[in-house]
Amino acid sequence: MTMLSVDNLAVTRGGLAVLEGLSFGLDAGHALVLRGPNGIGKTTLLRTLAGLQPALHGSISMPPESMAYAGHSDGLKSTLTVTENLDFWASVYGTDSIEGALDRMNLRGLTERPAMSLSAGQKRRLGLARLLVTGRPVWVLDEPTVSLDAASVALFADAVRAHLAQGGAALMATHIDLGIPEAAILDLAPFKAKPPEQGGISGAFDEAFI
Ligand SMILES: Nc1ncnc2c1ncn2[C@@H]1O[C@H](COP(=O)(O)OP(=O)(O)OP(=O)(O)O)[C@@H](O)[C@H]1O
Repeated sequence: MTMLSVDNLAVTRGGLAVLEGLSFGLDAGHALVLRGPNGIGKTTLLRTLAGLQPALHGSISMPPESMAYAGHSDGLKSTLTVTENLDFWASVYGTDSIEGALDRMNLRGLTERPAMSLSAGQKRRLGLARLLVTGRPVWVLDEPTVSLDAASVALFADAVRAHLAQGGAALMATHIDLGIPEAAILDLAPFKAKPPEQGGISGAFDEAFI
């Protein structure tokens, strides 16, 4: 079953096209890793897919309320404890248990700690645990392993694999090897938008008088 379908998509940042002509699908049980150098437009694409900014053109289709997005900001409530943060998200998404997420992201020893007192990697683990309590099938993740040590990257990879085995899907931008060899790779370099033509503005200006 196709969970996410992108057709001839163009995305923009700061009013300029960044990527264009992008088409791909993501099926249940599959992971896709976005690759490309700094500034190519990975974050812009993921934000567009998450509905945080409009596409320039093209289409994005997925079942309603199927996506859980984790961007660069952790989205944590800093004064709430680890348990309270996850309980909050479980209530927002209408899921019933945070126990599996606490175990899977190795947060058992931290449950009563306010989020603001966690280390960067611990915060990241809590942010990823949030994905698990959303119950949403399509994970859209922007550099999910930033701040994670090798053991936590492995925990994350296990969580993604378990998610895929349950019929979920994951789209992830990353610069590192996640240790998920079954994930397909999408290199964004061929989709880099062409810079505007020299004189394009005056051309458009001329056209206005034709
Ligand atoms: N707020 C902004 N306003 C205008 N342009 C921006 C803004 N943020 C990013 N850009 C530009 O948009 C382009 C795409 O940036 P984006 O963050 O999507 O790239 P990325 O592939 O995620 O990069 P990285 O690997 O460094 O995270 C870059 O050229 C960047 O300079």
